[in-house]
Amino acid sequence: MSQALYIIKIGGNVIDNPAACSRFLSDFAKLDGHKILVHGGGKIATQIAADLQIETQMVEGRRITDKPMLDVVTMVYGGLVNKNLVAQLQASNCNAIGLTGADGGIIRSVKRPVKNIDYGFVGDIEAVNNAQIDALLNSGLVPVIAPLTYSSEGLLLNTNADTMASATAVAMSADYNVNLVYCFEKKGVLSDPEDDDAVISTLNPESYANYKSAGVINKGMIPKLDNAFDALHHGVRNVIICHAHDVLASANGSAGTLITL
Ligand SMILES: Nc1ncnc2c1ncn2[C@@H]1O[C@H](COP(=O)(O)OP(=O)(O)O)[C@@H](O)[C@H]1O
Ligand SMILES: CC(=O)N[C@@H](CCC(=O)OP(=O)(O)O)C(=O)O
Repeated sequence: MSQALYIIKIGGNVIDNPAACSRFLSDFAKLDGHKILVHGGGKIATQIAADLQIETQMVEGRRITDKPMLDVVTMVYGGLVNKNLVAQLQASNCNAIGLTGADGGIIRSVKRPVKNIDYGFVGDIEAVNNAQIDALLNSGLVPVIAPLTYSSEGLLLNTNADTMASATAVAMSADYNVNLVYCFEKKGVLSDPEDDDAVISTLNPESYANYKSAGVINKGMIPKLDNAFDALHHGVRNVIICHAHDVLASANGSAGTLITL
């Protein structure tokens, strides 16, 4: 029986809220066993880009990333956000190591080909170096992964954090029983967007399709759920979507929305 591994993804709305973020990090630090944190930070990147008079354009949840925006996201995700998370985890006795996908060659991607839309410096993941990540885990480190990847041409590419988490979970499933947990600012996937307590306890592809066509599940939740189902189809043991405050409860299955096939 393989060992358990928790891959937790934390979104930009939580990172942008210092109290919520520090509560999440102290809970994450308490999670037993092997674990990886994948973080976003889209909201902070948008704010800092605006401060620099750089306009943000999103298409289907993906940021159009020209060169000035690539510089912003590199500084924000790879520097500001990643290193602050690592410092706070270290203070909670969690031996975190901050990495982009380029560090240790852990996540390689290809620059998204231009079809109808030119996304610019955005990466589609090609390979996750699970042996390298495994070596980090086995040396007692907790990888904290920023949403940037590298290409074989030496480009640094902006990459959606939900997809980074799902691709990492799939690759690590070769050696571990992987639990993938998407943490955000709501208690789970909601059946009524106006009611924060209307948490759907279990979501399968059929109920997902129904909620989506009724317009109840929309915006950023669609790519998140597509990544969640993709992970389950490729060997990930468990996928949960829950509030960042419930990360410990989600580990024993008592919070959030369980995604099933
Ligand atoms: N049915 C739903 N239940 C919960 N959230 C939903 C739902 N439909 C759409 N959303 C939206 O999806 C968002 C989460 O996606 P996203 O913004 O990409 O999160 P993150 O930044 O955490 O990755 C929520 O903030 C919410 O506005
Ligand atoms: C290509 C692309 O869209 N990358 C994302 C990476 C950050 C992210 O995913 O952040 P959240 O999890 O906070 O949304 C972006 O720049 O917004």
